[in-house]
Amino acid sequence: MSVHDDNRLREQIAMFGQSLFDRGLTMGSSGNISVRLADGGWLMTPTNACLGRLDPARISRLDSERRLLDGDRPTKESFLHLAVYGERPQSGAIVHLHSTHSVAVSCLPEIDPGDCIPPLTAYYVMRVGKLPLVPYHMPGDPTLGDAVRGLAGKHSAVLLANHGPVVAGKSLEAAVYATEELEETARLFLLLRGQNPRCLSDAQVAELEARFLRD
Ligand SMILES: O=C(O)[C@@H](O)C(=O)COP(=O)(O)O
Ligand SMILES: [Zn+2]
Repeated sequence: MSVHDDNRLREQIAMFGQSLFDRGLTMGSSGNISVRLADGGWLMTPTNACLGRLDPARISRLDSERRLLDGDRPTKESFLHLAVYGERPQSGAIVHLHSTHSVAVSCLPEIDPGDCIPPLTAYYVMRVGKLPLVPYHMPGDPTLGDAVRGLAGKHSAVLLANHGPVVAGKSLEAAVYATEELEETARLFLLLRGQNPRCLSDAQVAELEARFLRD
């Protein structure tokens, strides 16, 4: 992996972090982003960093043995990101946010833990698909990695109960777009609560899944 690639990815993490933060998709120092590197290592946002004001040079770089090579101490959810990467060799990036509507859905007692948001729109099915709920764990709790590991092989996105979404994508851009789509669909879901919305049928969902394979 060239220094040029490393710098480009650092700049990209900072750019997407700022874009997400500026649009209110995560607040304060919440949320974290990681990218898989070609040499087997990872770039991760540092713990307690504001996604809106990341310094590319201080982004944490881990080697393939998970040792910190440079930058600040990585997010306390690094084990969570690594658990997802372990199950998803096809995924190149992960985004975790405290996006308000997704968090709101994660707090509802009546949601289906196997699939928290119904197939309201085609784009949601194409970008996110089924969204399982991961039972509540304290942020940074290493057992969260085990809980996610069981789901991440089959699902590119999971919702942490009373916490927020974790979304993997082929690229950072894909992970960000899927996270945005999840947040907007969570908002739609809340807007439509109690109104018995007409969702896509199983056949319509199956057709989308066959036509638009997600990574
Ligand atoms: O909710 C939390 O505490 C973490 O999941 C989080 O979003 C921010 O933690 P750091 O990435 O360690 O700052
Ligand atoms: Zn969090």
